[in-house]
Amino acid sequence: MLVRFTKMHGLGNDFVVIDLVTQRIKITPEIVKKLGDRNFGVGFDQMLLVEPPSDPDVDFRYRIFNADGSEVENCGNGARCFARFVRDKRLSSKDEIAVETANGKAVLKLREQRMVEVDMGAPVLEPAQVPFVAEQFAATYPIDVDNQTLDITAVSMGNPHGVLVVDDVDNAPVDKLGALLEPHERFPAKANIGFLEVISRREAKLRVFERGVGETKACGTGACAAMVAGRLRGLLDETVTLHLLGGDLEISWSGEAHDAVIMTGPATTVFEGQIFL
Ligand SMILES: N[C@@H](CCC[C@H](N)C(=O)O)C(=O)O
Repeated sequence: MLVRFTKMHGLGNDFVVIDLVTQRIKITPEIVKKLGDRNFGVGFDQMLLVEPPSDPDVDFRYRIFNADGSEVENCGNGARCFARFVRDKRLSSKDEIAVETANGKAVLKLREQRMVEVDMGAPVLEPAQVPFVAEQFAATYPIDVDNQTLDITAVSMGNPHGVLVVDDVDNAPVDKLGALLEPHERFPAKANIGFLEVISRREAKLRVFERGVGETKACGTGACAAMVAGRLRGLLDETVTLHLLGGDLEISWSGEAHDAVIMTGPATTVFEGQIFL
């Protein structure tokens, strides 16, 4: 069967987006892995599926798979591309698009100059819900890795994140520590690992080793998790520009546990394709 797809990216975090509203096909983890291969397939960090909603109060169901075939709860850069995709394909004419994810509902707002704002929901800090192995909540937890003890913040933005604060992110051992911490026993569902360098109270740099992918050019949920970690540690103000390898995101969070983290950034279409499945 010939399947239409769109290649998109959010700051270089790249996606294959498939419209399952007008195309009737079943996407399995094996298909995701095959298409995700950068040598033998199309190549992407995540595949995003646009599906009809099961809940009448939302516009679409938004499903996400990592390139290794695992289905995940949330993807921030993908959410912005999802909004752009459904508008460009005329699947919706709304400026505010409500979606359901494996993690709950989210509203995606199309802004001027092709920017998209996403209410990413409130961070989850209770260790058991991240999930992270710890007796009780703390802003940072000591964690043993690579013969050293580091301070990590554990936070869920729908998906699990660990955030380390480093002095020099350009030279941080992202691949080595990321590969050791992603499957660490204290993260029972594995985790995305962020490396945050604070430049000032309103500006920081971030690299993320993503669960199921490896280091990516940008991670939207990782940026929100890093903001939460920076605020919990008293290092950042309420609105911050985060410089990721692929470009900048603006992230806001009041610091109140029940308030949502707001992410604003671009969404870019690269090309349209068709492939036999
Ligand atoms: N790139 C994403 C996150 C995708 C999912 C992540 N790798 C996970 O396994 O949780 C983003 O922009 O948030």
